[in-house]
Amino acid sequence: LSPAQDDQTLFEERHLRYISLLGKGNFGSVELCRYDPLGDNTGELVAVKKLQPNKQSTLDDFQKEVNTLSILHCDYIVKYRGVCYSMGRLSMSLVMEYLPHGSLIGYLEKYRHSVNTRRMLLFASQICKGMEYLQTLRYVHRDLAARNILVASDSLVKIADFGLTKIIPIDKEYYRVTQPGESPIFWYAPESISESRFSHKSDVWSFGIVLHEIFSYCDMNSNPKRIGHNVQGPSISVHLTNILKSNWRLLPPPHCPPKVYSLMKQCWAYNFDERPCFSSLGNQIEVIMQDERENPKDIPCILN
Ligand SMILES: CCS(=O)(=O)N1CC(CC#N)(n2cc(-c3nc(Nc4ccc(C(=O)OC(C)(C)C)cc4)nc4[nH]ccc34)cn2)C1
Repeated sequence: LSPAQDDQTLFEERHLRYISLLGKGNFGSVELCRYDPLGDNTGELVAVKKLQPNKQSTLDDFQKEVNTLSILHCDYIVKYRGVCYSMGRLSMSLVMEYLPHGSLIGYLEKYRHSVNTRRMLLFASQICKGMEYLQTLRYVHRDLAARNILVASDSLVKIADFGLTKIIPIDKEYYRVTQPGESPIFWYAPESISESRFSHKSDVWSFGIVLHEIFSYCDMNSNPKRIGHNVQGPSISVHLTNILKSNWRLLPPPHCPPKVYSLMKQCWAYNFDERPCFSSLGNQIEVIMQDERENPKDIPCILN
């Protein structure tokens, strides 16, 4: 094989066989494809993110997303495989490893009876480690949510979708977004809602929401997290920041261990400098996991 084919970061469109749609968003979609240069179905399955053909800005943003993912090397972040140019380099697709179990939302809904507290804490600690790694590179994810966590196996989850990820400038502690698009305000820290200010500490706030999603098995009825379609209407965001300021917070999910709820509350400190960092969160999760190992509190659910 020629060196280019060896490290396989360039995928030829003619060998990329479409199988099914895996996910869809405002600007892009992710398809399951088989990269089958030999044409005998022995090729590997890959996840291919394509842009909806529209305004130029998304192409620039997409190029940044590809560049971001291509330099991230962490067990808890979805792997970059390469790019596929088509229409004579006019359009480009992002090729990533295919994770068979899909998003954490679907997984927790589907396997709620076999995912216990220890497994949830393992997933939380992996997300924490992935975020710690991102922070060492000065990246803020800005869209940390269970819908953007993918399940690689029954004991491994990975952070995905770096479409909103930004690098914090070297001389600052935060990133200010100029044109907030459609924002998932229920995952946003107060300062992100009211000042479009994003930092590692606003990612910590979102991590607290993800913890809540995990321990509610992503069951939307327990504390509805979606208002409309995450549209950031001025009234909704003003209302949300006001109730957050008066200390309203999501209630503990049913059967959520008190120590885990206390972690969530730490992540939801109104003042960002009072929130823990990801390494402290990781340590606290390890301690709770150890405690769960020594005296498990789960009542083994009777499989009906
Ligand atoms: C932002 C708009 S977006 O459109 O760009 N987009 C949505 C996004 C959200 C995030 N993250 N997304 C990523 C993937 C994805 N899925 C997978 N595997 C699977 C495997 C199975 C299933 C599935 O449904 O199985 C059932 C059980 C039959 C229902 C779904 C996905 N492997 C991947 N590797 C890299 C990405 C990626 C899907 N959606 C990113």
